[in-house]
Amino acid sequence: MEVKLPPHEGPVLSVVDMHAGGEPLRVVWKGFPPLQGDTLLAKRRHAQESADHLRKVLMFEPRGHYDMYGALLVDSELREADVGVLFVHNAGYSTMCGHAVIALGRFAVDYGLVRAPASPETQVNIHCPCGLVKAFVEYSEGKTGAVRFHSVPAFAFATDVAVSVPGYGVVTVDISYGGAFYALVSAQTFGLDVSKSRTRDIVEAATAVTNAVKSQVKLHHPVSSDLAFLYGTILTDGKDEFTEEPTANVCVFADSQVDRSPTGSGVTARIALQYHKGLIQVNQKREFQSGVTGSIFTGKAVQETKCGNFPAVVVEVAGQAYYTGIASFVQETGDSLSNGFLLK
Ligand SMILES: O=C(O)[C@H]1NCC[C@@H]1O
Repeated sequence: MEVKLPPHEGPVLSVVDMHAGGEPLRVVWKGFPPLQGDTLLAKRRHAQESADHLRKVLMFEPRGHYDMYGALLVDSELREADVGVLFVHNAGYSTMCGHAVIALGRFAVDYGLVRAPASPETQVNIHCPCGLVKAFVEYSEGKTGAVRFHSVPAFAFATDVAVSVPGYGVVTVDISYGGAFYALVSAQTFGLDVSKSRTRDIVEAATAVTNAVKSQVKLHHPVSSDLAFLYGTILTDGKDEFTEEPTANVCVFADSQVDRSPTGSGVTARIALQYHKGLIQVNQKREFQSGVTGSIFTGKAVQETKCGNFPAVVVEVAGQAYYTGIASFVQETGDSLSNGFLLK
């Protein structure tokens, strides 16, 4: 039997599906209408204003689900970029996504977005909304493997910030930037364990913290106001002091969305915070474990730098992504659920 496109109206959205550390990534490589804007951040604004229905078609049920994640490949204005990307999730458009960079590094080499791949590693420059991220993709005998990346300058924004969290009282959090802003707090504060507690309890506490920080703390970023928002809250096991043992966390981002991976941008933010507190040194590699799947990314600070007036670090994160399939998504006339819906 020959598989042909079913009856449909409008664009055919072609995707390659992957995952890194259990977190899905739907790479949208064809069919998305061109986005206008001279810069990637302008294209991100255009997507928010004019193409948001297609984000929902791709992320929501019946084609996706509440915790789906995607990457829209777009042109970059940076000469050194091999690929530009916008990240999409259940509530909108993120500024950084480490698990996606780990997957996109492989994708870019496997699908010919970089010329002449080199062994043992091929560098892929990925322009993310937060800036240029350099991925280094293992490549040997025509096969891609693990990926490490150097993210944009990461910094501790504020430590020991007291916020009033309805249902939980006054909670002290740290706020750190790893391409996106996160509030970080030990799960113990809520009587929870990131590896053993029910996910819904972790989501409830983390979401309450996110809402409290959003309403009580003003964030700013030296490069662009487009980057100055709280993306989520990471509950940790509290093991911030360097040891050879992994430290576990769960990241709850966007609209109560749960990252299955250890969160690449969260690892970046955690290391920047640990470095700021003198708990980890440059080149001390640490393992970070997802509390929900047990998957591991590694991270280390590789260089001191600055972001505006903030003392910052360049962080290297490493992990492995895998392919899970390909698909062409369409919308059929008469389908009242075709634009997407979500179940919590
Ligand atoms: O790995 C990361 O950085 C991302 N995973 C989903 C939420 C974050 O964007």
